[in-house]
Amino acid sequence: MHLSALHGWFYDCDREARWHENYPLAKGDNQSPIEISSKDARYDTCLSPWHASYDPGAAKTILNNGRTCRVVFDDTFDRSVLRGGPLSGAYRLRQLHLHWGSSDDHGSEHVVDGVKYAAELHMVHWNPKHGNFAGALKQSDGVAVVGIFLKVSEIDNIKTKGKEAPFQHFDPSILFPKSRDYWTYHGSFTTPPCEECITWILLREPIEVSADQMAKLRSLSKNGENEPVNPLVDNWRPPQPVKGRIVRASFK
Ligand SMILES: CCc1c(F)c(F)c(S(N)(=O)=O)c(F)c1F
Ligand SMILES: [Zn+2]
Repeated sequence: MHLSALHGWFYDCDREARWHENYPLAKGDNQSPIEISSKDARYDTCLSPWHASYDPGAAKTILNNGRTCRVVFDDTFDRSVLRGGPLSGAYRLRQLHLHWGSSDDHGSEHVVDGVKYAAELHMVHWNPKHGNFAGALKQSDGVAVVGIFLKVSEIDNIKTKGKEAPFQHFDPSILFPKSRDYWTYHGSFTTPPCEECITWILLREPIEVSADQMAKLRSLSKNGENEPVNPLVDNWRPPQPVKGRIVRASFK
């Protein structure tokens, strides 16, 4: 059976360029990620600060799904929510996951003034006014993803060393950088089916992770147990055409 018939999709080499063959939305006008040019971003004084109120008890499990490392949260009620910023209403935290490279000089999906970070953390929230996550995917205001860039520091950053903590009592807001400054634009999932339902909130200030934390991410495998080792690296989509979209900045 031809791979594409399994509706599988892959990141490596030109395969991202073929996603549209099974996922037509991948060629839409509001795709993510994009290149952020800070000089072209428009400072919008109407943008308010965003606020996350997360319940650490909502964290459930951490999973390697062969494409990323994902932590899922209980989103059956307004237990861990994001509000403010470009959003109207409270969006429920559903999951967080990461994208990273095979070396520290690349791995993020969004690129800022030509800079690729070692990794990019996505905190995925959905708008409960659309009933459930599947319904929210079909709405342009259905999903809000907070993107946080990861850069490798020389020193061990104690804050993120806690990533080893049991995820049952894990408050993802410890991952937020000091500054709340952000860029925001309307885009899509960066993986198939690439629905254009996302209000992106990209934090300007990266957080620091240690080299051995990056090594832990790179030690994950795409393959299942007892299968040939296939390192889980380079699970990022390259920047897509901006197509006239405006990126707004919450800062001057
Ligand atoms: C459907 C599950 C899912 C993803 F697979 C995904 F890659 C992203 S992303 N990289 O745009 O943040 C999501 F937001 C998301 F909800
Ligand atoms: Zn993502």
